[in-house]
Amino acid sequence: MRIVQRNGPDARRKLFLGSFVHCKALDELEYLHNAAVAVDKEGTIVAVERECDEVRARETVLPRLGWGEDEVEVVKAREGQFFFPGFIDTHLHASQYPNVGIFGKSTLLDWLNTYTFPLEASLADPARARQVYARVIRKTLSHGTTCAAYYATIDVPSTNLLADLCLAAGQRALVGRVCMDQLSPDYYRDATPESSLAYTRASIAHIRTIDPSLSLIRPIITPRFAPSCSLPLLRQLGALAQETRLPIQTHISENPSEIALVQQLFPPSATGAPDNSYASVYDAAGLLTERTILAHAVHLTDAEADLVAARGAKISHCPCSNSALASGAARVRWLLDRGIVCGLGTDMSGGFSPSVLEAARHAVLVSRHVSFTTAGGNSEREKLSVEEVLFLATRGGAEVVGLEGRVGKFEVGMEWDAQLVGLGVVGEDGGVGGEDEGGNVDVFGWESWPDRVAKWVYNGDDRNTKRVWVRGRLVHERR
Ligand SMILES: O=c1[nH]c(=O)c2nc[nH]c2[nH]1
Ligand SMILES: [Zn+2]
Repeated sequence: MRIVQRNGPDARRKLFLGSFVHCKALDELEYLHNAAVAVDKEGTIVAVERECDEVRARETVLPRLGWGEDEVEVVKAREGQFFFPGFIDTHLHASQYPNVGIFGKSTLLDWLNTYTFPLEASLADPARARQVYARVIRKTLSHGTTCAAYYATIDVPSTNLLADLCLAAGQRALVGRVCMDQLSPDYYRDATPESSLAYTRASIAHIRTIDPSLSLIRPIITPRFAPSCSLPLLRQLGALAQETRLPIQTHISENPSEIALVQQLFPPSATGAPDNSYASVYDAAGLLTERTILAHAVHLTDAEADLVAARGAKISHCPCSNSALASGAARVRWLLDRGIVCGLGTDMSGGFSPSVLEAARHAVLVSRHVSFTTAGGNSEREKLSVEEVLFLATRGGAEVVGLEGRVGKFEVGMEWDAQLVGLGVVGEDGGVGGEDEGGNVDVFGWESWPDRVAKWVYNGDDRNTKRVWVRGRLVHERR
């Protein structure tokens, strides 16, 4: 695996040829075969042509675009390969990456104290932060994650470094300095709400310096979760979000003990909210907005879900994390039915895998568990399909991070954030050769395209992610 460092403009126009698969609607994939997609120097899709091989593309598409033959780099998907939109990881902790898979039998609150806070605090060491952040970016890119909503730590220099490294690697990212000024260890918390705010502003200012248009990297206001933030801090962060119009990310309703803590810490007499529900606490602080990403939402009440829907806040479903930390099974269909926009999050290292594909398959499985407990058992309606979880991983995620209309599907005007997926094509002798070797997904040639995609979702991994582009730039190539 190698990372291709691409920070400056990519001088080449590109013509992608072969099979393209993307989500047309929540439960519908569209398959374009023998198609051509032209991408300009800015990384924007300028043509999508069906039934168009290279000869035809050169004869018709290039002249129409006014592109000379030599100015174009041609990228072809081979047999068994297809282009798919890049994955959007709507919730992960870059700083927790070294702990993936390490959680023992803990649940949220003891997991934070035992495993998480010590690791996050240790990233104040710049060398360690560089090592961890460089790795997590490479790793997620190698799994096809073209955009990630990252939590860093409370430390400003290393949070800024994470933003620098994302920019250098060409990964789209929302980067948040974590705010927490109470109920956290002395060695790892903000001294006061004011200092938390000042440090957050410093990190926002840094990101505005390195990417003034915020087109690749965006700051995101990050109250860790209600229990670790005082009411003044929550309110000041709400005011900051209103002032800057920046996105917000936090956790909500992940674990029963956490919810009880919120109810105890934030009575309506203090918050001014109509009740002490988790969602009302955020709402009273001005943190429930159209630009808010709420991770988990496992145990929301009907009234809370209605409030989330009314405010237009979005939800990051993190099934691997919810299973690993025994938090519960989020009712995704129930959220979608209320019109709440949902995406997928790996939530490393509550989640044990850097792969959004892994999160997608666990989203299917968790939804089947939800179906056992709904409507007397085995409710068909609760089950999410392969098509639906791929929608959450791409277009749903795009909406969660505020990039709908820019990424997530292959249409003229969208940006080319994409991955080339390759499955193992089994030869007559039972062998799988060349570039396809090493993968876990074998295709025999008689499978329908929906079946091929299902095989990828259930058995695929980074060995199937052959190349990855963000805004038209190659950012990962598997060797
Ligand atoms: O999954 C989670 N990961 C975290 O780091 C965290 N902090 C508060 N609540 C959390 N939930
Ligand atoms: Zn989390």
